[in-house]
Amino acid sequence: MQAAHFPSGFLTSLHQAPGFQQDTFTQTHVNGQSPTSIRINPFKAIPVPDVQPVPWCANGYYLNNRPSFTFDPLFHAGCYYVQEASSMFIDYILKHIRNDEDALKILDLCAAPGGKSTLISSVMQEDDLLVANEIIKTRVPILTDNLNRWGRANVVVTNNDPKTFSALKSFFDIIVVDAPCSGSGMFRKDPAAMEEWSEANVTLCQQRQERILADVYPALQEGGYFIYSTCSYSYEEDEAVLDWLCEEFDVETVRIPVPAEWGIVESQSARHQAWSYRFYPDQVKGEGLFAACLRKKESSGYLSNYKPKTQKPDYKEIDKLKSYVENPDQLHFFKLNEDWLVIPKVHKDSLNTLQQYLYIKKSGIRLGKMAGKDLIPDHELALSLLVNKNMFLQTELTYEQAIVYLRKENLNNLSAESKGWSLMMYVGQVLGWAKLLPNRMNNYYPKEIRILSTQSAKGGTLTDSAE
Ligand SMILES: C[S@@+](CC[C@H](N)C(=O)[O-])C[C@H]1O[C@@H](n2cnc3c(N)ncnc32)[C@H](O)[C@@H]1O
Repeated sequence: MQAAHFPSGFLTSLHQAPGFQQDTFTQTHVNGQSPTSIRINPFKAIPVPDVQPVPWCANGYYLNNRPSFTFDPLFHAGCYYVQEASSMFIDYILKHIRNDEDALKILDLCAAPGGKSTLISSVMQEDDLLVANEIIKTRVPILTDNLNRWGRANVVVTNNDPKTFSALKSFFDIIVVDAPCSGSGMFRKDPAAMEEWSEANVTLCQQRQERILADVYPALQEGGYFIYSTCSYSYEEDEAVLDWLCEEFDVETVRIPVPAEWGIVESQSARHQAWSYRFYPDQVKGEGLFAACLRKKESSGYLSNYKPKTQKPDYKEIDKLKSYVENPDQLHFFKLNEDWLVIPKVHKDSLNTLQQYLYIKKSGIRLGKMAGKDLIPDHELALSLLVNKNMFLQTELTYEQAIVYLRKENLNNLSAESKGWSLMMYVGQVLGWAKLLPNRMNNYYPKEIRILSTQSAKGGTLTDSAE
């Protein structure tokens, strides 16, 4: 690829971008390769690969090659997420601003497919709550699937326009806005993205970013933090948006100290000297990213204490359900149509509030339906961190059997000694459910997420390919 393949006006427009070095930047788009990186789920322990760590993220690693993730059962079990390394910087910001004593309500406003949400979910304490929102309905299932795989119960997924959040006055302590942008930071990884770029689109993106921030601003509480990021190098979508925020609202900049050897460019906006962090692919081992953190100084008022009437719970059913989960006394059990769900008790009131305003697509963990005395378990329960494995059969699969299971095909040669609901596992990690019957098994892996690729499985897991 030659420099001339950049969209017209692109390089010139970056001359005002802090830290931009045209020669090396162009060179890396001609010769450079995008590194492959993953982030491990700290709650689903798998051996840490013996590879280079991502310096700004505790669970991030660069792989030496790119394995076929589709054919790695550990990927489907939610043991890791494939994420571009620069994006993992949000981990570093969160650790800098977090005070371990306070329980936090965190909103990830532009969340699909779930890279930042699974990252936030990794650093959350038990009494924190994450609301992961995605405006585009068709992108919600991928977000929900990724968070189901990650397994934590203190997560709610919503499908709302940012302006809906303005009603939730001062509800959140941290709001992450990973804004839709003109996407130049992905040019090296995805050269086709260059075709979409134009100066006019940068302006449109900037207007949309400002609108999103203004819409959600009332939902941030006084003293709370905005984390704003884009994968655009354009000053208009980055530092200029920070200056606009400083002018329109009562916010202050937060400086995050970063070691010089990481290669991150620390920048300040022209008018209000707001601090921010720029990642250029010729200077860091990752793709383009812009990130900043701002603190809100004023209050937007408070939510009323209105509490909706809730249905009287069916205590008999709840007693039966308690045996299927770990630490049941810390959980609030509730029903949606026929399905039973749980969320940590500390979030019961928050969930009631969210339900008044938002269109909720996932709340906590869906356990399943009761059929007589027994539970028909949901896939969410299998992948969650709170499933009581001792209540179910457990079937350990070979690599080949795991792939057949993940394709939702039947494993005819399984010699099951007992019958009933079984957790289907690979190297001790849960993949989903099957019902074992005397002569066969019923595969309950959700068809929407089964492996569709017709290629033959290329054996190996993350740990093999990292070596
Ligand atoms: C950069 S992507 C988010 C990536 C995600 N945070 C992650 O780490 O996986 C931006 C998201 O914003 C959503 N989006 C598009 N237009 C939007 C709008 N007007 N308001 C809010 N979100 C929007 C897109 O659907 C997309 O999912």
